[in-house]
Amino acid sequence: MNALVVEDLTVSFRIPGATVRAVTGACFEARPGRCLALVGESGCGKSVLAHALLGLLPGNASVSGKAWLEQGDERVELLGASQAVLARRVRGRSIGLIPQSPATHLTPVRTARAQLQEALRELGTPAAQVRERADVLAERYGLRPADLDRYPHELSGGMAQRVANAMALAGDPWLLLADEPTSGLDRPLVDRAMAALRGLCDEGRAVLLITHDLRAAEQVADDLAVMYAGRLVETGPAERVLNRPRHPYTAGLLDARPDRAFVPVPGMPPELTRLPDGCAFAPRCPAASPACGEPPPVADGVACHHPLERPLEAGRAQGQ
Ligand SMILES: Nc1ncnc2c1ncn2[C@@H]1O[C@H](COP(=O)(O)OP(=O)(O)OP(=O)(O)O)[C@@H](O)[C@H]1O
Ligand code: NI
Repeated sequence: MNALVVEDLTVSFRIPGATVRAVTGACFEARPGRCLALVGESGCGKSVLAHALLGLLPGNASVSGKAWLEQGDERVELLGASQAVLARRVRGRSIGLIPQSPATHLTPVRTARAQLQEALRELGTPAAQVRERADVLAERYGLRPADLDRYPHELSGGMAQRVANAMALAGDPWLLLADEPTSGLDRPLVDRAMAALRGLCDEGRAVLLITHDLRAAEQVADDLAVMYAGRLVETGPAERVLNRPRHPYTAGLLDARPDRAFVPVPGMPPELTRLPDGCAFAPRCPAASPACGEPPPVADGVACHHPLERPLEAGRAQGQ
C-alpha cells in the first residue's frame, strides 16, 4: 500500500543575523483513505512543512530528516531527491498541492483554462485531448467549462478554490496536500470543501489538510497533528485528540474555540528565531515545571513533560 512516512523533518531558514527554526523534528504518516489534519496557529510552520516535502523551499532553507514516499515497489526519499525527480515523478503525479490562497497563486494575466491546460500538458496529456480533459476536470470539481475561460480576478473565492483543486488533481495524485483550503470561505462553502475533501479520501486518496480551523478539521480528519512553534506537540486519532487532549497546548486550543470555553491561551507564541532548548510552550503552560527547560520527551505522539491524563472527564465531573 502507498504511504508517506516522515521522520524527524526539520527546516530552518538563514536570515541576516538569525536562524528561523520553522519546523523541528516532525514525525507523521499519511496513508490512503485517511485524512490527517495539521492544525496550529498562524506562523507555526505548517506551510513550510508541506513545501519541504515537495522541494518548494527557497534557497535560504536547510532541511534534514527523511520523508519516504512508498508506492508499489517504489520508494523515493523526498528530502534528498533532486528537483528533476520531484518534477518528473512526484509533484502533481504522486502528490498534489492545493496551495494556500489559490486566487493569488494563479497567474493573474492568464485564464484559468490556460493554466489548467498547461498543467495537463506538463503531465503528458496528448495535445488533442487537453481541452476536453480540462472540461472534464472542471465539471468534476464543480465548475462549468465556461468558468475556465475567466481570469483569476473574475473568479469568486469558491471558484478559485475549485480551479486549484482541479489543477492539483489533474495528474490523479494519490496524496493531496491541501494548505488552508477554507481560508476566506464562508461556512457553507467550508462545509462543501470539507465534504469534497472527505470524498477524495473515501476514493482512496491520502489527504494532509493544513488548517487553523479546528471545526473544519473535526469535520473530515481521521487523525490530527497539532503544531506549536514548529513542533508537532500532539498527534493521534482526531476523535481522541479533540475529546481527550493530552498536551496542554491542545487543551488550550480547544478551550479557545467559540463553541467551547472561548478562552484564548494567554500570552503569545515565541519567535522562531529565539526558540528555547526546552519546551517552547512552557512560558504559557499552566502545568510547566523546571523540567520543561529540557526538550520534551515524546510518548504516544505527545511531546510533553507533564501530559494531561483525562482532562475532559475531570472537567465534566467538575461541571456536574
Ligand atoms: N523563506 C523564508 N525565510 C525566512 N523565514 C521564513 C521563510 N518562509 C517562511 N518563513 C517563516 O517560517 C515560519 C513558518 O511559516 P509558515 O508559512 O509555515 O506558517 P504557517 O503555519 O503556514 O502559517 P499560516 O497559518 O499563517 O499560513 C514563519 O515564521 C515564517 O515567517
Ligand atoms: Ni501557511
